Amino acid sequence: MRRPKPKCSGARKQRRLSEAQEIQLLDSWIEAGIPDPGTNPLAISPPPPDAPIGRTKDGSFSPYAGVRFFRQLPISQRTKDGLAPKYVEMSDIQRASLPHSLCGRDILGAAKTGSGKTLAFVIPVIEKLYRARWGPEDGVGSIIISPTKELAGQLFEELKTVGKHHSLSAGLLIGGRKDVDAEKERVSSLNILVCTPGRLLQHMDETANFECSQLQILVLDEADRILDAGFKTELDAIISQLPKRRQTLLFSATQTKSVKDLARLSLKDPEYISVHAESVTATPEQLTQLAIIVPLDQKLNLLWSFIKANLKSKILVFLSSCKQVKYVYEVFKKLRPGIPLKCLHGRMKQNVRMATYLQFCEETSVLFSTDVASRGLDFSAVDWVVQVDCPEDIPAYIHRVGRTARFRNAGKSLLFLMPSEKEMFTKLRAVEPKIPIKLKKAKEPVSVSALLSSLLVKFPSMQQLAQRAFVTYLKSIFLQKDKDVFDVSKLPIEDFAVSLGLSVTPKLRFLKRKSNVHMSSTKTTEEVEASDDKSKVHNINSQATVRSDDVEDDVLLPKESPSFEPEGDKAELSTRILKKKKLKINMHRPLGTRVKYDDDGNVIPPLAALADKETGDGSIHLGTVKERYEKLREAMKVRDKEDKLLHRQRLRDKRTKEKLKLKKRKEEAEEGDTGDDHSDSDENEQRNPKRTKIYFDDDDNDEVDDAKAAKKSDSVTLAEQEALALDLLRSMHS
Ligand SMILES: Nc1ncnc2c1ncn2[C@@H]1O[C@H](COP(=O)(O)OP(=O)(O)OP(=O)(O)O)[C@@H](O)[C@H]1O
Repeated sequence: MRRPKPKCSGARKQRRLSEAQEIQLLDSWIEAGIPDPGTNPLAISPPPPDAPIGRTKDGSFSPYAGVRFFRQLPISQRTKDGLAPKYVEMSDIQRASLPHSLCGRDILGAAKTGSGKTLAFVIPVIEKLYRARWGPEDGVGSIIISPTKELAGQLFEELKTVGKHHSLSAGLLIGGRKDVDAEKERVSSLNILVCTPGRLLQHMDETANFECSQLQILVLDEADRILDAGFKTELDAIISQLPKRRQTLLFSATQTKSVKDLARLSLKDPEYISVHAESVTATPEQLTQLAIIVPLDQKLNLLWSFIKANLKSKILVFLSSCKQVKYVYEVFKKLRPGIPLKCLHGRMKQNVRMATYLQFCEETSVLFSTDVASRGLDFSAVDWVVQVDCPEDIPAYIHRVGRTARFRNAGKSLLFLMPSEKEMFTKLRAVEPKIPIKLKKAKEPVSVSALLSSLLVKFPSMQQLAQRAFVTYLKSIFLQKDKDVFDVSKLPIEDFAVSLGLSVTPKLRFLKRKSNVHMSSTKTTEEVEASDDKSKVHNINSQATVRSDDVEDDVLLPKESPSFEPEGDKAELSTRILKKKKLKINMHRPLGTRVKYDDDGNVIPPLAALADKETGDGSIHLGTVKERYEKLREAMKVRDKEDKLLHRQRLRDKRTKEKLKLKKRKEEAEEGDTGDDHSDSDENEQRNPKRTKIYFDDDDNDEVDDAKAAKKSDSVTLAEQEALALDLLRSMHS
């Protein structure tokens, strides 16, 4: 008698397939199902909820027409198991991009904040390596780069969730972690790296045997951010060490389309998938956006009143520098508003930062943060995003408000604008697609200035915090690029100091030195990153940029520029150091005469030595002092000139050496490029004496160095030596 076959679901059937069978099936399914390049699968939609896969409404064949759920995708059962039960139905960006990315195309994906871009790249990363049967011996198969440590951590968690049934290995490489040595030992055997650019480059520079020549898929999350000037040097150095033949996925809510940027990444016919391009608004529809005009000296009062009025809400507050974050957090904590307060900025230790991020995800509280939290972070259920300091541009605004109203949830945002920043409101209203922001009138806030000033008296350490907050805020305005919006001269500076509780307005030296300021656009764009990794790269790039994510306020200033020395103690300290340095220079550069001793062993001053040489008896003929001084001066000039020439020659030699090195490397790399697949790893190895400083080779920088060196020897040596000689003359007179 025939036994009836047990009924089983499609999923179970698939589970019975061996890995090899499943991969074969997926490959053929993907191959058969590749839509025409350029076809946006959403264009065929919306499919009816029960549409069978492969049939559109009109009955014609289109493999993705009916796909709405993850389970309908040609992805492994292990990934489906990782997605369920949390993720069932795809979001727009997932539905639009996955068919393309799964079949290996390069993607430029743009979709509103909180719309699910993370899964849109995590799934193809896992699937690509799974289908290639990637194992520990294959090394790094995928790199996911994020601009900040917290975001990298978050992506890593998502990767772990979705990939938990796979046997791939993954690692989180971010700066600030102490176990670098342990990391170095493991990193080469990891299959997927989630990292910040600095730490990845640190491994490329320092870790023996670390190489990425087999890389299959590269992802840049917050791609426009990573491609901007702030990360340029790191990214270029990283890209130069990756194989050109790879899949590249770029995702962001504010995507770049710059041909130059894309050329840097060698994208091949990328699909530009912008699912919300047709949308009426650039921000989530469920987001209510308000702006309020508030004078600078009323900002803290208004913020305090706002917090007191919303004690049951989870509030994320953006300030422009970490010193402001510190100050506002510290004083408000002392004033006890009745809701837990937290702060997040790039100067905090990595473990504290991570803990704060996690706590804020869990707890109804107020988080004061710099832009380190503005991109990508998925704090759950934030009720309000309050921007106390105006964002530097529209993308920054979009990312900040995007921390609320995520994935179909509602949220509210409030932007404080000073009267001088009204232009920002006009700009926000003018963009296409629109930002539906409304202007609201502020109620009379409760004043906390008096309380703050008594706090500063009681806690003198706060005084310093307040001063620093004051100075860095004004500097940040001063250094902003958009002068239509940011104008430090229009601000009520004295009132601002009072509002922070300061009894004396700190000096603003940078305003006086305005004329000396060279404000390159890269320096003012954003702050930094990822103090990320205190890797060499940052020193090398001291010229380069001011980035935002992690090192904000210090970054507001070009650190190498003496015209931006901080106020107060630090300024004094640095002046002292400068003086010392000058003296040192002089000590190493004597006056161009041999040191002579008299019979008692005392040093004979140079002029006296000169006189001795001329008269033979050590006596000085006052009538000839001027003449001798002139001679000495001439001698010094000649010596100075020689020094300069020598220094320049040294620089030139150094540059030539660097150039030769680079040329050799390029030639080797080109030779490698023409080789077959098998030579890939060799190619990379050669290309990678890598790890040496390709980024040193910057003619412009060298010129700057030359000029600086020349200037230094002019201004320091000659002038000081003249002064010293005069002093000597005078002392001899007397
Ligand atoms: N298909 C889905 N079903 C249910 N929830 C989802 C889905 N996709 C994503 N989510 C959830 O939506 C939230 C936002 O997702 P994600 O962080 O990927 O957004 P994003 O587009 O990357 O945002 P941002 O632009 O701010 O980086 C997350 O909590 C995520 O778990």
